[in-house]
Amino acid sequence: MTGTTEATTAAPLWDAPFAHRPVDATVTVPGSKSLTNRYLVLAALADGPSRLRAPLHSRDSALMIEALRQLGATVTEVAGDGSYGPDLLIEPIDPAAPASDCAIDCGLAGTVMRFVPPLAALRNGSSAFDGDPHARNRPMNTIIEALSALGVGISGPDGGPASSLPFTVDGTGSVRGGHLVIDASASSQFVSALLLVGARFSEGLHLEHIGKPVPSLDHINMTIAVLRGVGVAVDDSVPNHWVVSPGTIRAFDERIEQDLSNAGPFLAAALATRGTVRIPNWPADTTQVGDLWRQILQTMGATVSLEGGTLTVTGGPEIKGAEFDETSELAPTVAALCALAAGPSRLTGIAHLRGHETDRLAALVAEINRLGGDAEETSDGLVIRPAKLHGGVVHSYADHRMATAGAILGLAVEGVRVEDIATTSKTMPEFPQIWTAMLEQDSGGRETTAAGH
Ligand SMILES: O=C(O)C1=C[C@@H](OP(=O)(O)O)[C@@H](O)[C@H](O)C1
Ligand SMILES: C=C(OP(=O)(O)O)C(=O)O
Repeated sequence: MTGTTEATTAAPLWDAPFAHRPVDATVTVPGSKSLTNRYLVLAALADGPSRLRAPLHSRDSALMIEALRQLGATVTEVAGDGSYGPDLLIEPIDPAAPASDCAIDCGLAGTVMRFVPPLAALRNGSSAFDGDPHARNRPMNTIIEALSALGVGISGPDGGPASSLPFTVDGTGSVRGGHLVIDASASSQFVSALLLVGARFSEGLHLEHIGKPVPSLDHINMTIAVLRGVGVAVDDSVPNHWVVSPGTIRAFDERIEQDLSNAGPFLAAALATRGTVRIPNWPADTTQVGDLWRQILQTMGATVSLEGGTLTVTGGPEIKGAEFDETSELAPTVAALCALAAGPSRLTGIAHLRGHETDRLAALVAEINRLGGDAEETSDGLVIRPAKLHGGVVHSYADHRMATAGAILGLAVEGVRVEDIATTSKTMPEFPQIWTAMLEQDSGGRETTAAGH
């Protein structure tokens, strides 16, 4: 991947609020992207209508909804009790519908570009996939090769072989399935994508991974838990093998947990300002990787408690440098805190972040160092040493987590301006409002939601 750290400032600059006093706030965030988009895919394949309560409403979920509509599902918004928008009713794709062709915009959503092509293979007709300019750089070869190996027609724009977006899937209405060997070392989403549809393959799926370790294993465990919850039998007893039995995907009525990864920047604000942030409705039992915040933030010097369903994080006198392996999608937020830490930090096991919304390792190094920081890329992560930071522009590279990392730095460093804060709409369109409202809360303040109150 080249050119990913080329910073352009065509987009507007957002003055990141500087915290003049410790934050003391209660915040709730919108629904989980990973859970919303998994349940949307499963609803499109289920044996009847399903309901998602308090789902995420963001660019990535909107792209998923539109993709499913293109493939023949019906998705309707109905009033719910979530703070961040309506519930969703989903009528599944009719497998007997006549063949038709469609075009699917993946935007920059990994869940759409990886999860939807196998679904398109199960329907009758051609589905043309493309996305944002950078989406064409994200690793897609494993899904393309997997579908080819399963006998599904898949081709590039000139009709020849494809290795990345754009490509066209020619579905015939059924996939036989069986034993399939892939290399999922570039993204766990390759595994999740195939497991999500495996029950609908006539012989089910025995997926085997070979190669370097699969990253973001928490996300695969989430996929398996979600599948089991809708009646799909998954055997994951042998490492790097997943066996999905053929069968029905049961229609469901599910409430989506808030996005614990997206809770990260708000919790980080407690450390960056030596204040306190409370998040109510923190799930007691969750498959979200964001539950790791409890350990990560404690290791970095915060006091963390989970009582009565409310997570409370209070920053210590200083942020401690630390070493973390495999922080997955939490890494940009962790890196921002490391840049504010009193000691050195090392993040390992995140080489695959080079294939995320941008090359995140290069982008984090460039932006931390642009503010006077001392960050360095390693073969599989980052080393970040203490340095006195100064104000400046943080470029966001169309990456929601680079933009929120800039906001965290801006709490502690005066004069930080974040390019294109609106890019947070990928998973949290309300980010600037919730962030500002968090900082305006007084001690014991009311909960901050989309409405800012
Ligand atoms: O399945 C999912 O919902 C996700 C899996 C992970 O992808 P990678 O395995 O590519 O890191 C994660 O980083 C991404 O934000 C969401
Ligand atoms: C890697 C991420 O997203 P995606 O689902 O597009 O891969 C992310 O949200 O950090």
